[in-house]
Amino acid sequence: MLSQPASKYRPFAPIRLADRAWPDAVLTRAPTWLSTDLRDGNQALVEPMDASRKMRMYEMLLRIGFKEIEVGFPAASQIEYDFLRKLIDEKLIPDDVTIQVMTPAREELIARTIESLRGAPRAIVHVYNAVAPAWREVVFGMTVAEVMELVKGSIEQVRRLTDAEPQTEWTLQYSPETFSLAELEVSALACETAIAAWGEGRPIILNLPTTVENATPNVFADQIEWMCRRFKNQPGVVISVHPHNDRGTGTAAAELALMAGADRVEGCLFGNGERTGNLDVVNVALNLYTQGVAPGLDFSDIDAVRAEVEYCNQLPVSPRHPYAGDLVYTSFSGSHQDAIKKAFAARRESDVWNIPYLPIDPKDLGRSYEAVIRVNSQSGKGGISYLLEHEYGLQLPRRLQIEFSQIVQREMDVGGKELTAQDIHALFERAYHPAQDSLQNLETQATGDEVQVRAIWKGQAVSGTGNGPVDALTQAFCKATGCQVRVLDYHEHAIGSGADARAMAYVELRVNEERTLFGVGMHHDITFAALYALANGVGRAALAPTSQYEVATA
Ligand SMILES: CC(=O)SCCNC(=O)CCNC(=O)[C@H](O)C(C)(C)COP(=O)(O)OP(=O)(O)OC[C@H]1O[C@@H](n2cnc3c(N)ncnc32)[C@H](O)[C@@H]1OP(=O)(O)O
Ligand SMILES: CC(C)C(=O)C(=O)O
Repeated sequence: MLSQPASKYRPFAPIRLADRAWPDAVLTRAPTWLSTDLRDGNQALVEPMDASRKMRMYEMLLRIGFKEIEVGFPAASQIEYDFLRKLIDEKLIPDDVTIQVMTPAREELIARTIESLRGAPRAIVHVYNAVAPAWREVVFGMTVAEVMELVKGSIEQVRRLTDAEPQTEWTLQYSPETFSLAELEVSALACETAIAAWGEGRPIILNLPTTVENATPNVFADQIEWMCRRFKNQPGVVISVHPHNDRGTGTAAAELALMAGADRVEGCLFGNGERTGNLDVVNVALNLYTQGVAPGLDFSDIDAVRAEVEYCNQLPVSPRHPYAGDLVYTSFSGSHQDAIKKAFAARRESDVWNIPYLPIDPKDLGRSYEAVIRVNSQSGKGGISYLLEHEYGLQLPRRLQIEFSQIVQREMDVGGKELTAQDIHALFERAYHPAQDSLQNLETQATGDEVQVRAIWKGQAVSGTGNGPVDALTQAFCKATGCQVRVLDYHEHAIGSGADARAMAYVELRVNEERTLFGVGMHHDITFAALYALANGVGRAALAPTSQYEVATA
């Protein structure tokens, strides 16, 4: 790389737009969407779609709800031409959908394109030619006046040919290609030339691309506001934008352009397209959705859409891709997990969505909460206990969460890998043996204010009396082990329901006033669950005083 890049690269000149209004605009409705997956997306594929992939993509675009679809470049190849003919001949275009096709401003290609549309109920003919200086000079070798002649001649030809097919409802789309790199006055002149050649007042879409994204998105917004001031109120004119993503700001460019007055957005699903891709329509649509604006496109099964796009394009969608990637609703890090867990616990169904780190409810897109929290060495107690609660119904009390997370952390330090909910549950069972039958011949008997407990524990008869069963068994253990055992805290909850319902009990014990640890018990009977929890806790303390599973507290 150069130490002085200014010797090779020039910054884009800002637009001197007085009183720009777009920074204060708020988006309150969805634009008209045009999918160019079958054209701009397709032309950028290593292997362009065959007829069957094209049809699958087309059918999916209809299911999503696109009302305008650029179905191809019929003069480019027989596959493209035949696909278009199939849609028309087999009447596969719904009444509320308009197809669009593209052609360069070249006579023979325009003729072939209009011919390919014969019999279509409605169609948008999309003519483009580059207008920026480098293209004028290097690609076409034309002056501005010659470029305008090209526009005029091409659009007049389109008009002549389409006038001869009155059974079709025609709209012209004119794209001054390379708009964002061109002088605004030249782009405007090209658009005025196109409008005049097509006929003032007839339906025309002025489609303004960042063919190659070259500046910060605010510059594009200025360019769009400038064009809107000039053209938006003219009869028949729709202002459309077609952002690419070379600087990684295609979404921002589209959103700011909408704020600046654009009515329509062209793009591809998940941002497929030339180089770094076209604007990702899913991204813009779902950004609107998270602001409470209905996008008019249905992504309620986003994984199915992604799978179909990956099949048709033969390209993967990144695990980090906004809204659709495998990992985008997943938190590994402890503080994120903690916040998500607390917010889910506090949330009522009717609440406005306000879950930290989750800008959208994954369920709205057909994703489950299962993958929201995953545990690795960056995780903490919040994530671990979230998984145990969501997958196994275990509601660990806070201090047990702390104790158990250290056990998990040690396991992670050894393995260094992610632990699934299943792994964590297995570890919990190994550490606490909640279902262990640690007391045999257990009997409790209440006399007046007192309860007596008798049992066989580790082959030895134990018995004690107290003000309740837990207190009585605690006394029994003190006698049997010679240790001092105190119950500091006790929690219980049910898991499951009906005949399968079981009680979970968690007791926090203080042993010999020097160690604190938990015991966990599970039983159909709530009292037995509590007594098992106590026995399991004492067992952990007595059997494995230096065990890795025991946590000494000061
Ligand atoms: C930004 C965009 O996405 S624009 C869309 C681009 N998409 C595609 O190109 C996909 C389909 N394209 C094709 O199949 C072919 O390129 C065709 C059929 C259109 C043309 O093929 P060819 O005639 O072999 O020409 P080629 O591909 O080399 O195109 C370059 C020629 O077209 C001219 N040209 C390029 N764009 C345009 C345009 N918009 N209007 C008029 N002429 C154009 C070039 O100046 C060049 O002309 P020259 O040969 O006289 O120097
Ligand atoms: C709108 C057309 C010409 C296009 O694909 C582009 O400029 O990127």
